[in-house]
Amino acid sequence: MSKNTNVTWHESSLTKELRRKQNGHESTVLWFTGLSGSGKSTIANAVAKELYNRNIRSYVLDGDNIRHGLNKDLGFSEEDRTENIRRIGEVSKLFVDSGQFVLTAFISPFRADRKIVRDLLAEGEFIEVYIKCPIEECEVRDPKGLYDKARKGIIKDFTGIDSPYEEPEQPEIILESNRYSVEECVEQVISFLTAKRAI
Ligand SMILES: Nc1ncnc2c1ncn2[C@@H]1O[C@H](COP(=O)(O)OS(=O)(=O)O)[C@@H](OP(=O)(O)O)[C@H]1O
Ligand SMILES: Nc1ncnc2c1ncn2[C@@H]1O[C@H](COP(=O)(O)OP(=O)(O)O)[C@@H](O)[C@H]1O
Repeated sequence: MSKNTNVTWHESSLTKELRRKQNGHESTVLWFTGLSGSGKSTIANAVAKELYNRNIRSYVLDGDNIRHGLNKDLGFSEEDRTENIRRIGEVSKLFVDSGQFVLTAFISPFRADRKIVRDLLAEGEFIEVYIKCPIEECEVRDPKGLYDKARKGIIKDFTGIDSPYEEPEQPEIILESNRYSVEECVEQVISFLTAKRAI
């Protein structure tokens, strides 16, 4: 619901297409989703590094980092997670407009929220990357000790424990991070972008 009534959209003569042409590549969102510890940050940053090595402009938006700044007013209730993803969807759209790839690493547990972001973008601009990893494996990895705290009841509403995660139904890419190495997962993403002629 918008509170703004007296605002007018200002068109820019520098279009998304011109910015893409200058950069020499497409711009899309690579929307990484998955449980905590599934590998979203690790793989998103590794893909960004590979893109950088190929002179392709990209930027990573990471849940933990964004919650230190832009979204530090949000917690982990359903409403706050939805608002978190809504804002990141809008920011992602700006990155796409600027002619860059944006890699987002948010649990984004709700299908409806991810669909809202998909619908915000043009056809083909939203690439959903599902990091599929069994919760048992995420719990063994537990890179931040959060599963341990959640099991002990120190953290409430923890995704996969006492807060739901809705698996993507038709993601563009599935990365099984318990079966393939980080390098193999990166290769899978790069192959997808190459086949799409996005890079
Ligand atoms: N209750 C609860 N549930 C899930 N995660 C929690 C929680 N509390 C803190 N954390 C830490 O916050 C990171 C997830 O933030 P996100 O912005 O990605 O979450 S969400 O998309 O809004 O659901 C998540 O980061 P990742 O482990 O990288 O996924 C955790 O470090
Ligand atoms: N194939 C893999 N892909 C991604 N991460 C992996 C893989 N195998 C092991 N890991 C480890 O799993 C952990 C994933 O943590 P992280 O990237 O922070 O996940 P998330 O951002 O989803 O919470 C890291 O410690 C990483 O080294």
